[in-house]
Amino acid sequence: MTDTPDIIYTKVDEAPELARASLEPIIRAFAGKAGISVETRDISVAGRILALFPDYLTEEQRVSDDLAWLGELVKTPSANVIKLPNISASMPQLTAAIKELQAKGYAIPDYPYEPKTDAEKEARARYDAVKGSAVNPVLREGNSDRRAAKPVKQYAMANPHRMGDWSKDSKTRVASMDGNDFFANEKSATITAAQAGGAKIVFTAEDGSETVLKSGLKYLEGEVVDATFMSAKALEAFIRKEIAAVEPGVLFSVHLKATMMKVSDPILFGHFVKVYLEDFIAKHGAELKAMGWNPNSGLGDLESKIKGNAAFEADYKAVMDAQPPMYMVNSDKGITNLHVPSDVIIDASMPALIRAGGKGWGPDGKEADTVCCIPDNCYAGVYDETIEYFKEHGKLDVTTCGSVSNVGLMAQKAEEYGSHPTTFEIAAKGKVEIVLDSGEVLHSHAVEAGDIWRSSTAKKAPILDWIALGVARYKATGSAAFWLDANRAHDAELIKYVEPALKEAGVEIPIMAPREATRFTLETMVKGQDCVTITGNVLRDYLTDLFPILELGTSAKMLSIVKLMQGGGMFETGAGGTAPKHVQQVLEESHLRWDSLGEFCALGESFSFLSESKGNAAGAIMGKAIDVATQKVLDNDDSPKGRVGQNDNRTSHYHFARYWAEAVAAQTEDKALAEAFAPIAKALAENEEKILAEIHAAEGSPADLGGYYLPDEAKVASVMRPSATLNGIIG
Ligand SMILES: NC(=O)C1=CN([C@@H]2O[C@H](COP(=O)(O)OP(=O)(O)OC[C@H]3O[C@@H](n4cnc5c(N)ncnc54)[C@H](OP(=O)(O)O)[C@@H]3O)[C@@H](O)[C@H]2O)C=CC1
Ligand SMILES: O=C(O)CCC(=O)C(=O)O
Ligand SMILES: [Mg+2]
Repeated sequence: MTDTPDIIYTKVDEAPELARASLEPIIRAFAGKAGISVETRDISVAGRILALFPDYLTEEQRVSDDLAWLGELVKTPSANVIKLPNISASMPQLTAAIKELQAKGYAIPDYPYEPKTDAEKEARARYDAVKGSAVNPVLREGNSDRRAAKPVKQYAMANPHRMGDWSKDSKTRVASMDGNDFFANEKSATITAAQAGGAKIVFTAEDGSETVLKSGLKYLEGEVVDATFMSAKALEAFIRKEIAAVEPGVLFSVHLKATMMKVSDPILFGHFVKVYLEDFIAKHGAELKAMGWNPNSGLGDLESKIKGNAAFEADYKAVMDAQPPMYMVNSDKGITNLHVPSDVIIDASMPALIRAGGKGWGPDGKEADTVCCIPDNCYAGVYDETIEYFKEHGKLDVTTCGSVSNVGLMAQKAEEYGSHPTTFEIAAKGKVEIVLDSGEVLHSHAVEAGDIWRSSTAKKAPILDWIALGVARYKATGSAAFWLDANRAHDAELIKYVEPALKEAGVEIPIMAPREATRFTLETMVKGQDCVTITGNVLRDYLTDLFPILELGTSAKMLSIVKLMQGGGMFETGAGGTAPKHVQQVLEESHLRWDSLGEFCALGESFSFLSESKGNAAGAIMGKAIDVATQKVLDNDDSPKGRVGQNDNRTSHYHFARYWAEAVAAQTEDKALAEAFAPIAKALAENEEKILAEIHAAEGSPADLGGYYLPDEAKVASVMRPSATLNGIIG
């Protein structure tokens, strides 16, 4: 990795990509003046697809495999990456991207749903490497430290967002299985020196015939290896029971993470679709299958397949009407909770519902109490306890509550979020075993057809790094807990690492099961005290949306630092996603309400890190100036708002650029740098009215981006950089 640029900025999709088109030219120009190089690497869905199919493309169409390059970079000390949220593509998103690329003249194959030939199998494997959460696990070679920067928290306390009221007799609740789920069936072991080495996963049918589900596994000494499964029969019985138990006026909903848990959760989602539509499928199952419909793809796909078939449509409507009303993703557009698996994103949906006072949106466009099915018990208790807490105490007072930050075990594909290659839908009754090269059976489970079996692991070095990071953040914050359940197999293995490490560090941090830790954290924060949640990978994801969405109104403003294990740094923006709704608004009226505060925070950290890691003095000055600018954007309320004519993403970038330039011009450590920025600061200030007028003039009518997954660069630039005056000053 010679000649690595000082800072890498990632090109992504949807709203953060539009924001990049406006912000990155400013960053590049300013950094250039300080002798700091900034380059872009493409991790968009389209970019990732094209990188994997060079043999289908012309010479001019070929692109480099930037994700692979970045995957190597993050394993080196010279990594300094600003990572914006990227799409974890569901099937509907992946197929839409393929279609768009084909229409634009890229001769890539269709997605082979049922690959038969070797070429189809090969193409399928390539596409599956793009599907779901395919970027984050590759780049996250470090553990996660997510918190709100001080000014961000202070702003939220002074400008409280809207919170729904909680009523003591709210019928909103979490429903989970009685057992036979991933939680109950989990087995876990820490690999000894004698056990370290190769392993395979073997399915043995009742007749004794063996199928190797996965070979070539390698376990290191100290690695925690889990195996578990969820019974399909028990899952369907649970869903049936919960649908029947929904009281009148209450909505039915399911909350999973089909993007991140890309193998298991679309299957779980499919079971919900199957049971909800049981009568319809019983009547038309064979024809639906012939139409190529699979419950895992959801009601959206079903509706498009039966469109125009009056008999089917009538039966479908009758069945839908007979079931309890569903919680909606978009009630205006008739998009239900069971339409598209990628819309079922628990870390976004549950906090939004809790922030609203336990209310979801129903098909009638009105808010209502909601039964929230979270089938597995590993983490459901967190949401259940939060809901119970607010029922008892009423809504959170965001003007006084403390700040909840997170240290998450994430490095090297830790835990469930690294389990895609070792998750299987079981074909028949039998047993699944992890067999070590020595012949020793590490874990064994009796399973039935349809059960979802999976194995997750966490390596020793990341575990120790995570504990150390947790201790450091605890010392800086004053209150913390390890969210580990001594009664869960995996957590019990981790506790064996945590207890001695805490003793050695001489600190006492409580270890609590997730439900208990939820209450502890809520009680600490309502007292106005800050608190660190030290968690595994899944709770890292869930809690860094839950608490920020309650405290700050959104997780977009989080500072998200990944201290890479090999010494580099990755600075993620926010804790949420790519806000597809924001793109819709741009297409309709050229107003982008995406808030780049996450990018500003990450940028400041990245420049400061440059000074620490490479002794780059200009980096330190630029980083400090960014912090000043970020504070000013908040103080002056320059952040984007929702409507045309108000501040938007582009006007916020103008203000940020101006404050940044002013802060560099005002500092006295580096005279030459101050002089270089003085005229820029002056020009930006003098032209404020003109620049803002040019940006606002471009609003109110539809925008043409020339595509969705592969937009036209020039068109995006003209939408996102409409001020000739600003562009001239930035140069
Ligand atoms: N780190 C990563 O790489 C992540 C990627 N994703 C991916 O993102 C996509 C969309 O996920 P989804 O669950 O809809 O979640 P999002 O976080 O994209 O959107 C949920 C809502 O949060 C608000 N929001 C999010 N970011 C911002 C921001 N910067 N400024 C203002 N508001 C913001 C918006 O609310 P409003 O509409 O009210 O303005 C938005 O509609 C998926 O493809 C998913 O895979 C998801 C999570 C993390
Ligand atoms: O990679 C993904 O799919 C989502 C990541 C995510 O939600 C997070 O890290 O908070
Ligand atoms: Mg998340």
